Amino acid sequence: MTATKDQILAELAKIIDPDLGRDIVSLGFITKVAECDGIVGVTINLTTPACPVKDQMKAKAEDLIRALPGVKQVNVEMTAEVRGQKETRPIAPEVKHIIAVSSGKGGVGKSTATINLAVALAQTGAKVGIVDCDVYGPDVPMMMGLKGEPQTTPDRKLIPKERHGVKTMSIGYLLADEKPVVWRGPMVHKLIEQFLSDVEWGQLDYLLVDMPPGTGDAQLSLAQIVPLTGAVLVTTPQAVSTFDVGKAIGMFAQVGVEILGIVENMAGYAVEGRIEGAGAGQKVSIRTGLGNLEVATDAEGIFRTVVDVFGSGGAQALADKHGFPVLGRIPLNPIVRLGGDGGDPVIIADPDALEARIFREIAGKLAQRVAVREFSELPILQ
Ligand SMILES: Nc1ncnc2c1ncn2[C@@H]1O[C@H](COP(=O)(O)OP(=O)(O)OP(=O)(O)O)[C@@H](O)[C@H]1O
Repeated sequence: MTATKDQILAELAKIIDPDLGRDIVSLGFITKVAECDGIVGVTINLTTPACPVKDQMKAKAEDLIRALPGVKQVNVEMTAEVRGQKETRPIAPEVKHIIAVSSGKGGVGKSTATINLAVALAQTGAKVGIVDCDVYGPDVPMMMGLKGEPQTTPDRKLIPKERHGVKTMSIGYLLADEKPVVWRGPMVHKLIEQFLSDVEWGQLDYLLVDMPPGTGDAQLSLAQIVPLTGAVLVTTPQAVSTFDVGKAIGMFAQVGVEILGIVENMAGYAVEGRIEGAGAGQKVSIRTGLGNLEVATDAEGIFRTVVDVFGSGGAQALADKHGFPVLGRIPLNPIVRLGGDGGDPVIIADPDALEARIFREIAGKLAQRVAVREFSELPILQ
């Protein structure tokens, strides 16, 4: 006796997508079930290639099907297809999700976050682009190691410049170096419109928009020009930055843009050292400028602590107040800056670094949030 398709589907229906809270059969994730002489082939099509529980789901499906009578071999293939926005959008219709990356205050690491998240999403297999609308400091070209004027198609559309698997368009490609430009509101509006409609983006799963800092015209323009999937906020932990982000939250609420989550950057500086010959428990006093920190060595004489240079807990407080998640906290570390300055973001230059790992986790959480938003209006199948 061999397992029937119905039996296989009944087993797969025991797998619940943790974010959507429903089983993967009723969600329509099973795109293929085949059985022949005890060999079972199944394809599970997830909502994003960046799904953090992909491997667990695959293992669970294999275990469940293997336990059915007559099954000798199981092949579970995991695929992914980012489901698009429900709104039909005349501008950039081939782009499934447009996500603003915004900060209340300048210099908090908005461009750094945009680039590392975009590369992290692309590394999972998603099609990703970045629009750099930060007219006051278009850092994307330098941080992505790209420069020069973009080429155009025969119908005069700009061709995005591509590196690390991410398509980019930046005002920085179009401005002569060092030449100051005074940007007025209508000019910024026009630029955003052009970057969305006159650039040959092709099919994209996620287009991240690096916004100018602040809560001004640019954010309003973007929300008016295209329906956004949502916004990601970047802040440093201290009160003045989180205060400015509070204003950004109010502005996005006014124009009906959902906050997908907040990234706390420069969240503590990791201090680590070793005292030659010391065993466990030797006390070390570290002078930090925020007072002395007392730590103790471990068995190898190593001590570690985090200095909260910019304070702590600001993002969590905002998240608790407004009901969106903290997507992650990136420590302050020169390797993040060096990656940005050198054109190879830390996620490429130092993929095993803690900061790179955190950026990958944040990208996974962001993709999940987008998928949940997309599925939130699905009818419940019984
Ligand atoms: N976690 C970090 N650790 C160390 N340096 C960082 C970190 N995050 C960002 N930086 C550095 O801080 C500087 C400002 O970052 P970035 O340009 O990303 O900020 P921004 O918010 O986009 O700024 P702007 O307001 O100019 O657009 C850059 O030199 C960047 O490399």
